[in-house]
Amino acid sequence: MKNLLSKLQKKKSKTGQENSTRHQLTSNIKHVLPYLTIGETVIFPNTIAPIFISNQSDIKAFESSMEKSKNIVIGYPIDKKKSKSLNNTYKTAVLCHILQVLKLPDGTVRILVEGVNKVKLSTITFNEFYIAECKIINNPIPIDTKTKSLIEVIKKIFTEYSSIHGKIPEEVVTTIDRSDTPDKILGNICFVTPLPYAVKIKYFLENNNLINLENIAVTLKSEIEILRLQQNLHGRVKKNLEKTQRDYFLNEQIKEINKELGKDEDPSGSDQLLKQIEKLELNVKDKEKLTKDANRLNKLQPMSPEAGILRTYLETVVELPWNNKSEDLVSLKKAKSILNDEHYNMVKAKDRILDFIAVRQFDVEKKSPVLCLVGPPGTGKTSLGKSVANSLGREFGRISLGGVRDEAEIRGHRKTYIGALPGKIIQAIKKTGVKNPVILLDEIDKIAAEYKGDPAAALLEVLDPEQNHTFTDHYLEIPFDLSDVLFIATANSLNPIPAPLLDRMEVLEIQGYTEIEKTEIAKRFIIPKQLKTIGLTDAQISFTDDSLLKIIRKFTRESGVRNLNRNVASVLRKIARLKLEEFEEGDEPFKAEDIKFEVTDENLNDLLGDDKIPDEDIKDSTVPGLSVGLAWTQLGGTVLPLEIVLSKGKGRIILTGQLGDVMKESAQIAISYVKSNCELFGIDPDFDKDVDIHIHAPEGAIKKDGPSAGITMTSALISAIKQTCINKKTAMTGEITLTGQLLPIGGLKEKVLAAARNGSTDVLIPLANKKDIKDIPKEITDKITFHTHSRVDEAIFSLFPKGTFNKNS
Ligand SMILES: Nc1ncnc2c1ncn2[C@@H]1O[C@H](COP(=O)(O)OP(=O)(O)OP(=O)(O)O)[C@@H](O)[C@H]1O
Repeated sequence: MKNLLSKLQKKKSKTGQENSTRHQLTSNIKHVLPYLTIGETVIFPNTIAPIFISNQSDIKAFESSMEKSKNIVIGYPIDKKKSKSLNNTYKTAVLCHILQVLKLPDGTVRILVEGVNKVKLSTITFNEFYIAECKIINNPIPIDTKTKSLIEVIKKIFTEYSSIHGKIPEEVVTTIDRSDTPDKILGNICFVTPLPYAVKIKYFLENNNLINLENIAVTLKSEIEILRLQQNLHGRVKKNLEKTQRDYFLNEQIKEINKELGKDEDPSGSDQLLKQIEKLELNVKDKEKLTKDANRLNKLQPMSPEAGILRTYLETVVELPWNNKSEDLVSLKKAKSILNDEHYNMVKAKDRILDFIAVRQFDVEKKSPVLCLVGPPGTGKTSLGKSVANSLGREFGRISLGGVRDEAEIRGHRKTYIGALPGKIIQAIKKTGVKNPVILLDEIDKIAAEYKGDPAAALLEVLDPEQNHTFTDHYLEIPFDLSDVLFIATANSLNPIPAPLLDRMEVLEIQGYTEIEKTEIAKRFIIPKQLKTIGLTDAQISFTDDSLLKIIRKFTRESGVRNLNRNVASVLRKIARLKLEEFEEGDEPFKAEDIKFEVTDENLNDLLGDDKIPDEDIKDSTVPGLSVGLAWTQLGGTVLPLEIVLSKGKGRIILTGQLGDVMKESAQIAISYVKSNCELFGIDPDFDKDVDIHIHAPEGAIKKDGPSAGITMTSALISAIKQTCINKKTAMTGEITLTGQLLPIGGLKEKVLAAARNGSTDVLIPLANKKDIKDIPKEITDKITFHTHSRVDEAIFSLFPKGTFNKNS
């Protein structure tokens, strides 16, 4: 049809003059012509289009036209379903000339018409067929350059449209390309594009060519976009459909083959998973999601990587204890006896834990804070956490947070990653098999933030009672309720813990042990445990108190009992080996019961080798410029000797030995304090002229910081200036101010324990810390003389030998 059209268009353009005169009608007079309406095609003047008529009255109208001028008026209904009355017809119609007629066998007539002019309808009457009275609308608008260029633009857009469309015949493209009037271009485009009738009519009724051309350009552009979108979608749908179909058929085939071979009928495992999902007590939405995933798994090829990922995911999800809870033991008495059985002393800590357990029992909303056990290594924080689980009758899980840098380690990786896993929290819960375990977040102070996200931020959600009932692990994709989990954190120091995280925790300090406490822990817990691991009893190997004290003093230097534990284990291994070595071939079979050994302070070196710690850590021999401070580090309390030398120089202050910023400030304060009190201490005010002051803290590998070294710096500086020694058995701690006050410090017990370990006999502390002495075990305070001062000058006078400061001393 469109082929014929273009031929006719060509023919017409050759004989245009003759034809136009043939059916030219005069304007301004009324014409009475046969009339019919069409409802889909809109014929513009100067365009050719076929119409089909089957209605008897329309056929009569056509026959009447053929008998006369071959002219016919074609009108456009406002509502296609209603009558052809004037009211239901647009007043502008088109006068057409009939070019060709073809009667089809079914009685339908196909007429090829050419639009001649737009006409204004005035009446429509009916007598066997419709007759219209109309006037020619004569508005020959001149074609200006703007219109011409718009026509060119539209032609280009149409070429693009036809190339994307792909099915528009070449002849039509050529016809449009040859269209040189707005009517022709509009008419032809409306004829070949699937524009709605309402849009075509809008163009037909609009007499302003420029508006019409601009609108058709926009319409064509949007048609192009629609086509592109359709093609894109079509491509994707096709691809998807092909893959799904292929997978489905392959899956079905595999099932068939397996059936014949008598193998598993559920190769993807989806049926089994569906049954398991059905049993989970989840909310409807989450269950639907899992069911959908299991159904998808069923359609995938069982051996495909995608199926592998999905199966592992679903298996992980169904194995989680969504509603599996253990019963809590509610007896506080029992809890107390379990805590006492498993840990020596720790009275304060156990007491706080029992309070905490009691409060949890009444805490229906589960909003009690998380417990954070803080203290030096090896003081039993981890094992105390385990005891809390035992005393509550709950399962226990431990997550080591040391070195965790990536948020995904807490919250999991999205399952699409290769080798993706849930985060540590969900893994720990899965391991315990219940949703209300005690989970120990070990070394919470060792997490580190990195570019991959801040694990502390993820932990905030885990520990927040307001949020943790909908904790979403990236791998799981559905929320898991953590509100029943009892979290306990451990840390060596509170400083590195981000403030918002610390805010969610209740801090419980676990302190270092005295030698006597360590000996007791060794006798009651460490030795029996270690003996058990090698299958012996205390009837076979025993330790004298002196041997244990020797291990503590000469082989360990720690606040906790970790190294003590290690050394006891080494002793036992050594004894077992020595006994086996005594055994010779041919002897009676070796029996463990035959071992009899007592570890004493005399034979200890045979088993453990030479002492690791020299006899007296702090030697009696003293030098000017040396002062023994006490510091609190992550490893507990420690002695911190400080050395100061003055040498010829340019007044520089040199600090070495990994001193932190606060320590550096303490050094500045000490120098300023001494300078401003020269007279008081009998020091030359120009003592720092032409000299460099070098301050050094030995054991440079350990980072030291904090303000409590103020008094140590000051005393070492005065000692260096005055070339007078300070008693090395006196250890000291205290922050100083420029005006000479001695301010209180923290961690006194740990510091004094360290001083005692190192053989100090005297400890100088700020007066404000006097009240803390009562927390230090008596066996330590009995051995140490405390000197308390509120002012730096008093402290300095007490540290140096009489006569050092002349009249002031
Ligand atoms: N008071 C105590 N009574 C009995 N055993 C103890 C006591 N304190 C520590 N231990 C034992 O010492 C060993 C080390 O303790 P644990 O691992 O719990 O230390 P920690 O404080 O968690 O150390 P870290 O800070 O390095 O994690 C354990 O075997 C523990 O049972």
